[in-house]
Amino acid sequence: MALIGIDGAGKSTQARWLADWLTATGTPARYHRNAAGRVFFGKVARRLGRRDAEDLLGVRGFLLVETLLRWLVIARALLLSRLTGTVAVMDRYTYCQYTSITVRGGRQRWARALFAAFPKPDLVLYLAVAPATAQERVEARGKDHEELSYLAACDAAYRALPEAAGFTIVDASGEPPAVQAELRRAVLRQPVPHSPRAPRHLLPIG
Ligand SMILES: Cc1cn([C@H]2C[C@H](O)[C@@H](COP(=O)(O)OP(=O)(O)O)O2)c(=O)[nH]c1=O
Repeated sequence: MALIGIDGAGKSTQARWLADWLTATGTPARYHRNAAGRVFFGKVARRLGRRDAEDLLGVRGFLLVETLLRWLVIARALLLSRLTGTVAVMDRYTYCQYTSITVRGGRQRWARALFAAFPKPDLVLYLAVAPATAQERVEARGKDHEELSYLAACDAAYRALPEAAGFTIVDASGEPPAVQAELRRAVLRQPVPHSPRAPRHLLPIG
């Protein structure tokens, strides 16, 4: 399953709790943080006297690096879930990259070709929150900064994706436990098929 939404929507917090809850209730699950380095590159850029990662790499360069990194982290997460026989709770997925490309004026075509090998999640949870609320949360988090216009453009881009009709939209503006309860209800309404499997070892043992 994938949790998607704009920065500050609460994906990381909620996805971790969801993976813990699934595991505790008998469905082994694993949280995967599929970050593609925007915050990291932003910090490097500022150290080098640039405004942000796009200023450092150029928009096309940034999108290329971000897309390739996103591909790698998603592939790694899916592989790990396969090997460990756990449900993958994905914090971000391919849709986040399509959105990142769109808001920067790029074309999704080549990213879509690259990501075509990845499976469609059994459940895509879109954490819906007002951009202003998300911005306040990001500021309070204190690790990064997002422009309100950028967050609003991301929200619009997510909602305009061709896959958006298949997203389960969850109101993520409430208190964290209430949002978690809503997410759990969504999972229970649409249980993720899970075939328990013994973890596979990367190397033959014995
Ligand atoms: C889930 C949630 C998080 N937060 C806080 C925790 C974090 O410091 C910040 C952002 O949450 P985070 O889970 O990091 O969001 P995302 O992964 O979507 O960027 O907001 C809230 O204030 N309310 C909430 O409902």
